[in-house]
Amino acid sequence: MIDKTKNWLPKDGTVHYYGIVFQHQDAVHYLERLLSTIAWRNDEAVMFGKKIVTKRKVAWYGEKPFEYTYSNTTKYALPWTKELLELKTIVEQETGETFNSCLLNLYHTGEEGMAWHSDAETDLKKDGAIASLSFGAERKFAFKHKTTKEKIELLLEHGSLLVMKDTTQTFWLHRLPPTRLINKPRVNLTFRTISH
Ligand SMILES: O=C(O)CCC(=O)C(=O)O
Ligand SMILES: [Fe+2]
Repeated sequence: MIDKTKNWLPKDGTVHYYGIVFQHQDAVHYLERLLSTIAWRNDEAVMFGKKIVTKRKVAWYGEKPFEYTYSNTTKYALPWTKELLELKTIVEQETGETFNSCLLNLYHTGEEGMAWHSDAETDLKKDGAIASLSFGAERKFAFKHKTTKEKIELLLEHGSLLVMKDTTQTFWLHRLPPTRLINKPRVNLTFRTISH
């Protein structure tokens, strides 16, 4: 059995891995529904002063049309879909936290990932919990301490839930490393709290 109360970080933050929180058939259902109903679009980012379009797709939903700046581009949150509201309710019940927005990422294959970063956008509630649901291909996820460079790695399974909270974003970076070994899609949802 997985210990949901274990803190995967040795210091300066809190990461809980709840493991798989959906029955297999429900996870398959949500993966299909998310792939077909979410308004996926390619993310634009500014790197070294140049505008690049990422292969990974993204979408941004919330309870209000929040303006959200991510990778130097501004987006307006779309209204919750039926599935997103169901998932938000499940995540809120599991974690005891509340959320008002969700950033979704679609990685078509293992060659798409996300580089080291922390989720510390100005409108994000400081030290608020971020709940991360994963569907589809199982991928590695890593944390690196900003000063000591300590590394922690875990596997995000199909239908699993991970929570990052407290000072995690202040002291740790995280990333989704690319891999050539996976050729199936993965959808990730990070439920967040935008403060206004
Ligand atoms: O895909 C993931 O598991 C992580 C996504 C992430 O870190 C983000 O959207 O900020
Ligand atoms: Fe992140």
